[in-house]
This record gives sequence, C-alpha cells and structure tokens, in this order.
Amino acid sequence: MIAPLLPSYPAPALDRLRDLADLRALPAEDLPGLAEEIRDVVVSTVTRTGGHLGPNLGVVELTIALHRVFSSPEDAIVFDTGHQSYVHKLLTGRRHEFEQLRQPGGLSGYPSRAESPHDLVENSHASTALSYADGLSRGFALSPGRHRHVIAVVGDGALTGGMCWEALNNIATADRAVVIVLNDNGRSYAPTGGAVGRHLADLRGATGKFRISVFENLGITYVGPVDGHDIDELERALRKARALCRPVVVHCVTTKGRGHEPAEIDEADRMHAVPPAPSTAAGTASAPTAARPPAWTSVFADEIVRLGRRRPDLACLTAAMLRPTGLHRFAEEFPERVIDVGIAEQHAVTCAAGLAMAGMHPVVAVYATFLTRAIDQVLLDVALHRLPVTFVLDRAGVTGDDGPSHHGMWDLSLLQAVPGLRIAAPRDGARLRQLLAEAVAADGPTALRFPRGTTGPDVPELRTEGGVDVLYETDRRDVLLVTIGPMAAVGVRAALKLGEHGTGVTVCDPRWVSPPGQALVDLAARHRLVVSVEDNLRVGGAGAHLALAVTAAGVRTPVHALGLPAEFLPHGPRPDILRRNRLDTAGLTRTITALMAGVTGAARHTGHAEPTGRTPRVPSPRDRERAGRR
Ligand SMILES: Cc1ncc(C[n+]2csc(CCOP(=O)(O)OP(=O)(O)O)c2C)c(N)n1
Ligand SMILES: CC(=O)[C@@H](O)[C@H](O)COP(=O)(O)O
Ligand SMILES: [Mg+2]
Repeated sequence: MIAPLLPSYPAPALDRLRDLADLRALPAEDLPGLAEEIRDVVVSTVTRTGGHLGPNLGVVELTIALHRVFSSPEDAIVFDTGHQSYVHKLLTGRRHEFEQLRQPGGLSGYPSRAESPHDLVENSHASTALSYADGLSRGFALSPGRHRHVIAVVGDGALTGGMCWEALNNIATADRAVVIVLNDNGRSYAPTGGAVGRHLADLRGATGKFRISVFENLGITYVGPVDGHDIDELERALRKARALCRPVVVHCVTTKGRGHEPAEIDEADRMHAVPPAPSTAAGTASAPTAARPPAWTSVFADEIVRLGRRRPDLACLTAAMLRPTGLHRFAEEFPERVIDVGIAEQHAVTCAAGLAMAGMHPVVAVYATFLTRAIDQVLLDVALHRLPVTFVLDRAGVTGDDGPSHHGMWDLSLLQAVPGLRIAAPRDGARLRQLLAEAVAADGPTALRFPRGTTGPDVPELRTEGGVDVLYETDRRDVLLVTIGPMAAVGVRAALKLGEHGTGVTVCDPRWVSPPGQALVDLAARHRLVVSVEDNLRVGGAGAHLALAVTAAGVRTPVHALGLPAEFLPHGPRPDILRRNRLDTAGLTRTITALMAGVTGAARHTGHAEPTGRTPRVPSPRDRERAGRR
C-alpha cells in the first residue's frame, strides 16, 4: 500500500472521526453535515480516480446509520456486489487511503479483507450477500459467545439474481438475526425490470396503504418503505430490526447519484461507473477517430445491428447490462428481440436454450467474468443439446481497475471443456465483425471473446492456411508463434525484434481458437518450437489445448503455452498487469529468446538437424512500416 496522501478535499467532521465510536457519539444534528462532507469527498475523488459514483452517492446516509446502529466488525455487514462500499471505507478508517482508490497498490474499489476487519466479501459478482448472511448467521448461532447480528446490504438489482431467492428460502426457515437492508434505488444500470422490480415499485408507493410484501409471505418481517436519505428514520428502522432478532428486511428507498446533479439527471445509468479523469488514466477510452480506434464494445454494437437487419431469427439477451455490453442500439431497432433478464446469467443462458429450441438464434452478451456462474447452463442446457446459441464475452482477459473478480481470465479454460462449443477470439475490429457473422451462422453453440478497451489498428493477414491467418513469417521456421485474439499485435512486434537476432518467427492467428484445427498442427510440425500467447489462464487455455492436439497428432515439436497464472490478480491498469506477466512485446521477446536457447542447446546435445541454414530475411522497410502501424 502506497503512503497515504494528505486528503485533497477538506472534510473536518469526517477527519475528526477516529473510529466508529466517534461516529456513534456524534449528535444527530451533526450528521447531515457529515453526509455532505462524505458526498464531496466521494465526488472529488471518484471523478479523478474513476469508479462507482452513482451507487455510492446513494448510500451515504444508509451507511452512516448502519455503522451507528450496529457494531462492526463484531456484527457482520456484507455489501452485495461491493461497488457501493466507498462510504463504508471512509467510515472505517480509510479516509486518507481513499485518495488512492482503485490506483495500483491503492484501495480496492470493493471490500478487501487485507484492508480492514470490517470488510468481509471481496467478490464483485452480484446476488451473493444473502447466502453469505445465511451462512454467517448459522455459524454465529453455532458458536458460543456474544449474540452477533448479520446485516446484508442488497440492491434492488442484485435482488433479481436467483441466488438471493435461494438464500431467502433458507434464511426464512429459522429465527436467526439476519437484517436485510434492501437498498432500493429502482435501478441496476437501467431501471430494474421484471416482477421483482414491479413489486418493489408497488411497495415504494405503498406508504400509508396496506401492502403485503413477498418477504412477509415467506415469513420474513418487512419494515418500510423507509426514506433512505433520512438518517433519523433509518436509525429508528434499523434499531427496530436489530431488536427483533429474527429475519427482517428493511426496505430503504434511495436515489442513485443523490446530491450530484450530473448523476441524478443521467438517464442512462445515474453515473453508475465513471472512467478515471484523463490525467489519471493512461489511455482513457473516448470517441473513436481515425487515429484512435473504436472500443471493442462499439464494434460489436454496430455489427449486431447489421446482422439483426439480415437475420430476423436473431434475439439478444443481457443480464441487466444492455448498454455496457453494447446491445442498446439493437434494442432500439429491434425491441421485441432483446431480453433483459435482470442480474440472472444462469437464467439468460437457459432461456437462450429455450429460444434456440423455438427456432431462434440467441446471442447472449455478458462480461466474460459473469459467465463463470452459468457454466452448468452452457454445458448441459445449451451444448448437450447442440443448440445454436452464441455467447459474446466482452471484458475477456485482464480488465483492470475492477480487480480480481472482474478479470475475465477463466472463460477459455472453462469453455474449452464444453463439448461441441466453438470459441473465436478476434484480433481486431475487422475480425470481430467477420467472426460474429460466422458465429451466428453456425448451427451449434459458439462463443466470441474480446477485451475491455479499444480494438487497436487492424492486423491484416499475409495469407490464410486452413482457416489460420498467417500474420508474419520469414524464410526460417524456428518458432511458430500462435497469438490468441488481440495478442496478435504483440506477437508481430516480438517477431520483428526476434528476427533482428536471427530467430525466424511465423506469427499466426487461428481466429477460431477452440478446438485447435489440423492446420495449426501442420504448421507446428514445420517449426522447431511452438509458442502460444493468450490473455487467459495458461491452465486449460488455448495453448494447453493446442499442446494436447500437437502431441496427439504425434508431432514432436515442443509447445510452450504463455498466459496468465492461476492466481487472483490485483486491480491495476491492464497494460501494467500484462507487462508484469510478460505478455507484452518485451516480455514475449525475452521468453521466446530463452526458449529458443533451450531448443538450440538441446539440438546441439542431441544432434537434432538444424532447420534450413538460411538466416531469416532481414525485415524489409515494408515489414517495419507494417509493424509500426500495429
Ligand atoms: C453476476 C453479476 N452480473 C452483473 C454484474 C454487473 N453489475 C455491477 S453492479 C450492477 C447493478 C447492481 O444494481 P443494484 O444491486 O441495484 O445496486 P446499485 O448499483 O443500484 O446500488 C451490475 C449489473 C455483477 N456485478 N455481477
Ligand atoms: C460492479 C460491476 O460489476 C460493473 O459495474 C463493472 O464495474 C463495470 O465494469 P466496466 O467499467 O468494464 O463496464
Ligand atoms: Mg439499484
């Protein structure tokens, strides 16, 4: 953790708080002023560092009241998704570190057990808090000692996730002290839809009128609706809930983006997540220009609309992320063919299976990391039936500032185990368009994965061999470098550097990376060493599967798969994390040089025939010019 800087924003009331006891000792009349200071600190910091502005502005009073009524960390407070835990961090001793929110080595944008005993759940995947609460309350009930309360802060969006209802089904079975603080701002990114959204809207409007909530029907006491910005009302409701010592939901009505007008009027998503200020971020995404290539998501958004015009059987599904996944334009043009299932990826996948059985070709657009919770559905609801469903996985690979539970680095390892599922990884915008068209034309399951950020310039192929694009080659066949997706540009630059030192590298992009095709095996047989490089785990990645295919074909060329370690990688700029894992040009060049030394040494030792003695063609000015364009 880097040394805390002096706070950039004066917050005298907040700075006088040494601990939660001081917060609890504050007179009620001081609390609105504290809330205002906290809002100012959140706005001034998050607009600089990037992060979740709207969600945190909506829980200022709620978090103050929570920490005045309950005694964290004795009482366990769990934040669902965790993107709304900045106020919690400011109140639990991290005021100074907050300046470094989401910065390398700085505070995580989600709860972090390494940062504080007040933080329990680091996973940023939604709809888990109630399951943790059920387990915590059972564990506390089984452990002797002081009676400890469990409090779960759950958003209305998170409540559309199936795990919440699995947990409620259990929580309601016994009188354990579980307080469910329902933070109802009526939105995920967009307004919360479905029957859950409708029911909550009914309850919000029920002040003074008698209304039975679904929670009461399950046997959970319902308290509310409560004004989520009135600290006094919140404290009264929370004290009432605490005294009940049984499952209770406190329905808090809040405003996402509260107190910051640009967020309050942001129709799209109330400034749910804002990018870092240009001075803070290395290369903030902004409008594409001839020099600045478009975002991957916008290329997908454009191409899926073009395909939708030609294919009336295309239907698209999102899990409460219509705009973040680029489906908003398809929804505008084909509203009847877009389905927002809420934060319910498992349902999205099996609903897509149903759509395919009904003759449609569904496209399920999710962030790669969120598909991990629907692998069973991909495997046994889609692939077992060999259904024509296409999964479009945005944010595949290292994502960056959202940290370990957001890096989309497991999809290739998990999906390559799914029989019959073909996986494509476009290297640039042009290939994304081509591969998307091929995917939705397939009569079985397909997946397409691409990273967060901009596409980079197109990387044209020299020629294509059995469906594999050859991007660069010399007349010496030392190394076959198989680049997966956007690693192509890195691979070509590394090949040029290696060529300057006498190593002949053939760079190829399989486009359809799984299952590995015969053409790749044939190419491997013609080289002394195969190296693959991917923005995914090495374990079970594309390179691992290529090695299996090369060995199974009886080809003796050694295969080295390069990729990410099977670790939870911290938050940080994507380029930094790739560089630290030697997946940048310099790292790849060094790795291949070392591997080649091994191969050459082994050949000298075993007398294995050297390849043709000709040195690789020195890269022509045209080669350099082309590589420079990448
Ligand atoms: C499984 C999963 N899918 C999608 C997301 C992306 N996501 C992050 S926050 C969010 C909206 C959450 O809405 P809500 O629970 O109401 O919290 P709010 O932001 O309104 O405070 C979504 C969809 C996620 N974190 N986890
Ligand atoms: C908390 C969450 O899951 C999302 O809000 C995520 O932070 C969005 O990430 P992007 O900024 O990549 O869309
Ligand atoms: Mg919400």
